[in-house]
Amino acid sequence: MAVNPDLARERKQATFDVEKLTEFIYNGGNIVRRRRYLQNIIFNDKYLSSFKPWAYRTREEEYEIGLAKNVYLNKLMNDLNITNAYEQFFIREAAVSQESNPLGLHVVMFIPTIEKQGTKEQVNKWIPLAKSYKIIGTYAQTELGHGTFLRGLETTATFDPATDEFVINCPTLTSMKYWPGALGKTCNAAVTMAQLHINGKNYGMHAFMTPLRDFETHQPLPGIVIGDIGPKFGYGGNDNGFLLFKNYRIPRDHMLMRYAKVERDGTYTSPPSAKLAYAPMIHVRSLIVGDAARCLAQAAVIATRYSAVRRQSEMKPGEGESQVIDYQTQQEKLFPQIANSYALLFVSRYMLDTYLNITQQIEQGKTDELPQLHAIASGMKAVSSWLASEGVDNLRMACGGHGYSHASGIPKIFINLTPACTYEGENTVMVLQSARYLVKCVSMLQRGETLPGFMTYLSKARGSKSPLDDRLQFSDLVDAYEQRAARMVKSSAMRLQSLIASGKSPEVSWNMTSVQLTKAAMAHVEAFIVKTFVEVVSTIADKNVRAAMESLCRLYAVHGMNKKMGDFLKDSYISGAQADMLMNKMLDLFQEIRPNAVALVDAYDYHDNTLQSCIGRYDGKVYEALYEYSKNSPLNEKEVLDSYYKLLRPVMKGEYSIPPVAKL
Ligand SMILES: Cc1cc2nc3c(=O)[nH]c(=O)nc-3n(C[C@H](O)[C@H](O)[C@H](O)COP(=O)(O)OP(=O)(O)OC[C@H]3O[C@@H](n4cnc5c(N)ncnc54)[C@H](O)[C@@H]3O)c2cc1C
Repeated sequence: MAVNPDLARERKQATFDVEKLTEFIYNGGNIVRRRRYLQNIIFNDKYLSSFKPWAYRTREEEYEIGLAKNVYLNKLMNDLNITNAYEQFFIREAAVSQESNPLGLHVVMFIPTIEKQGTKEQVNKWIPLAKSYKIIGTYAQTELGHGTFLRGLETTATFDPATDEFVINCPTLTSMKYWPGALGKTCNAAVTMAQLHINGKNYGMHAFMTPLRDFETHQPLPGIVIGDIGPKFGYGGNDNGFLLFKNYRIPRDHMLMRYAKVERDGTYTSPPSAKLAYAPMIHVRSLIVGDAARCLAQAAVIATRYSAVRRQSEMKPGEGESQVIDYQTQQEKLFPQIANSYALLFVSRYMLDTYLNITQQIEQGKTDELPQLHAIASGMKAVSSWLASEGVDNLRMACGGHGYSHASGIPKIFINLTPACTYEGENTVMVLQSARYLVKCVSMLQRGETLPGFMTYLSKARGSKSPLDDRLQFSDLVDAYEQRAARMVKSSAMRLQSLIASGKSPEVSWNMTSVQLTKAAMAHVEAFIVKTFVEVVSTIADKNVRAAMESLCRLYAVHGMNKKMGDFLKDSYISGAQADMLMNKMLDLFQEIRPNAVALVDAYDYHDNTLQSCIGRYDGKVYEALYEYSKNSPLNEKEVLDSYYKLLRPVMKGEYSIPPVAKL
């Protein structure tokens, strides 16, 4: 393949073997080869490549094509007997990159919720139907009036002992379910969250399996009002929906009763531990972190390759135009984002592994580890989606004008990624959830109790000055982050405690500390990321790959410190002189990383068909691709459009009159 000479030179100057890093990213050469094999099947598939490009689809087409592709993929994976979750992910990554999937929530939320919260009988009854797509479900929790505040949700499920049924009802406009994915037109069922009422007593939120549409005709069932909520910022392929229950009846055995139970006579048994609800959340949140990493990585590939190809202005007059990647300010836009993408990737992998390890313990009723992990998962979900959203948009702007075009592929990544700041727990609320646990840990410390796992950093004895010097030792970087987090966590807990001591209620005191608490919780998460990044990099066997990743890991830590230097300076643990050193070292790291920039993003091994970017192509033929993209704009199908005759020409001729509305 003929490659743009700048990109070819970039690849030659890398100090490590890209393939070895790719193998590390994907957990081994066998998986890399299998991923390529599977993705090639997709790239060569005639049906999947027959659709018009995403940017030219109407909302209705986006939905229908999303459905067509995903129905096809399900059959293909079935035919090829691809059951492994990673392999299924590789297929989707290739086939529907950054396109929303109307059948996604069915797999990610509906099936797992029934599997985890249903009794054996319920699982045996519904899961085979769900897996064969006879039942297609969603997860209906959020309402028009409430999302975050679960106790504020108004949909009720009232037990009727006379008929042994629950009556599901939305008593107000605001209690209408609103936002659930695939609810609008795709689903015929939902796991619905509703307030359980028995004999006039409210037992709180519980999950109910609610059929919504006739399994044959797909018509809404009596008592169900349902539809699509309309166009959104993105997610056109997903029919997020609204749903009203009007005295809708389901049999008692449709409540998911693995933990909480309602007997025939209305006797209620509460679940053994509220902590059990954490496990599925941890799983979904670690997937969100992985998704944030993937989106940021894809945008970084595009912007870095483009910055190596793009030449603009002369750094030294007469020496020809420079690659924009050589401007230090451009490096500041690109390299920290490459570092962030790797940091998030490694943390998501760690979280998923930890979740899988503790799943067995949970099954045996051991839930000690859950609060700590839940706190980190909530905070990580927020920090990762914020970091990646901000990063992707910065990378878009780093591509100048072309970044704004859908031809770059970056806007599509952004609109697909950024809802992750809101769904599955609004980010600020998530960070505050994490803070609640941290405050508890401070109280434990005050009572002289031992803190679990990673939390021990809160009680670690340190000198008054950081030993960090220009060698940027990893242990010193981790220590600086931990000290900053410990100080911020403790000082926000102190403020909270002193407000309570002054006579304010805990709730008011909490609100009066919440800005500080969010910053403390984010500092906690950032310390966790640095620590995990360092640990993962130390496991890389190949010394050249490890050296390149060590530079990136240092940049992650140093850039983060420079960005929030005030936090680190506040207690003088880091001195002014160390702060100056860190700025200089960050600029040195840019130079160290510069020869490897393209190789570091190439290692992600994203195929051009996945990136769908004219400017992030592997061969660097950016301008040819942009011209081709523009020629194919539907507006160019005719040389002179009808609108010219209807609107422009009359103006030009001084004959303009307002055209009839219906004809516009
Ligand atoms: C693309 C997309 C897909 C979705 N899919 C689903 C789905 O499949 N199923 C489903 O049930 N829902 C779904 N949702 C809804 C989503 O889960 C909620 O929007 C989300 O939980 C946030 O809740 P909210 O909209 O009520 O925001 P609000 O809670 O109303 O947030 C508004 C503001 O108030 C602040 N705020 C709220 N409470 C507090 C507090 N206690 N302390 C401090 N600040 C606070 C928030 O930080 C935010 O700034 C989806 C949403 C989107 C955008």
